[in-house]
Amino acid sequence: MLDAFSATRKPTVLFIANPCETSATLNSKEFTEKFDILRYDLDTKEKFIRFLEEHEKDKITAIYGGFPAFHRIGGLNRDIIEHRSFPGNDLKCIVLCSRGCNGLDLDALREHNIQLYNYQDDQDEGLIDDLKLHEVGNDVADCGLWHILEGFRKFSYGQKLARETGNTIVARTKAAGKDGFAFGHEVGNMFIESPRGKKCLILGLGSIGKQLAYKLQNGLGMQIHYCKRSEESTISGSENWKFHGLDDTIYPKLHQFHAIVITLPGTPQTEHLIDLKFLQHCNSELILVNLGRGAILDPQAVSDALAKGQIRHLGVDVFYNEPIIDEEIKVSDKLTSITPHLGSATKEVFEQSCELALAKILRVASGDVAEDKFFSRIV
Ligand SMILES: NC(=O)c1ccc[n+]([C@@H]2O[C@H](COP(=O)([O-])OP(=O)(O)OC[C@H]3O[C@@H](n4cnc5c(N)ncnc54)[C@H](O)[C@@H]3O)[C@@H](O)[C@H]2O)c1
Repeated sequence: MLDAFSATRKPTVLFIANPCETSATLNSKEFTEKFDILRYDLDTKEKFIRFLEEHEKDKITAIYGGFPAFHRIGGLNRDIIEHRSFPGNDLKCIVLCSRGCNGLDLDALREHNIQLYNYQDDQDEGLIDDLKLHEVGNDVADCGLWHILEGFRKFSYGQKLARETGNTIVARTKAAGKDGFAFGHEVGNMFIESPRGKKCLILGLGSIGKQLAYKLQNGLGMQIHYCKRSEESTISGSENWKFHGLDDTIYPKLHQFHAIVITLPGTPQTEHLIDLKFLQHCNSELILVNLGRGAILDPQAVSDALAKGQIRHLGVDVFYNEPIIDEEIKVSDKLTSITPHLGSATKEVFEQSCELALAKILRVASGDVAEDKFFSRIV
């Protein structure tokens, strides 16, 4: 039975990640009048349960998961969702700032009528003013563009040598690995090349893949080929992007590509897609960039190919043993470029994802819309 104290309490929003503190929604009269706020820094599952026990009287109506969501405690599994201290009766929704929702037991959430939302910006759901469409796709694509350019031009390696030597001529000579004047177009036995006119295969032409295709075509002058589940209908004839099925018919075509970029999700179908067989069909000048998930690459096959000089460059933003960066990739500064999973890490994404997440909490708490029409609703 509710005591008088809890009956008069406002609904509470539990933040397990820091929001954007300057968020207009967070600081709005509507939000501050409607909700109490609780903050909790996740540590272990046991400590989280204890925290929930201590806050049983708070009417936790929404959880703001931010980007890390529940990863630090190994996910949000049925054990936690069905624990007697989990706010099952009050909790209406969990909102995430990331696109992925791995590690959350979707069936258990569904059974307990807890709505789950992730970040989506490819459609305007009418939640916030001035939505910047395709913000994540655009920003992750910038990261991909950098890795591809690195693969052709090896600028970071040149930068490293320039810092070490403090002399442009010595840096170029060192890169070439020979005595005498070096123009800079050689790195060991590899030629620095222009990406212009070369073919790039994008595996997974979704939100990120499409933005990357525009940048590679219009920025670097590359020819675009792509694989996805079915041919993309929204591409205009002038773009001239070529579709290929992602099945056995792809192998004999792989040799023509100078760059292959992965913007696929990590699923059982994509796990170890880039394996020995795939790499054996690729061009030895291949620039391979992974922006999707680490497990899409078979790590042994990729590190063997790098060691044997069977690929020109590996660019990665996601890692097999993430957050650990595999040793072979870490030490190989001439053949690899690495970014620590920061494809979407911009102020714009941080701010917009927070506004969208808080707007969803307001909408769900108000209960005045048929939430299931939302593109960003997962459960
Ligand atoms: N590096 C980063 O910072 C970052 C940020 C966001 C997302 N990601 C990763 O990138 C992935 C893609 O993101 P998105 O927003 O472009 O997703 P999306 O859903 O818009 O696009 C995914 C594309 O992959 C295709 N696809 C999926 N499985 C396939 C299969 N088995 N065969 C052929 N095509 C297949 C889909 O048809 C779609 O075109 C995410 O799932 C996530 O893993 C990385």
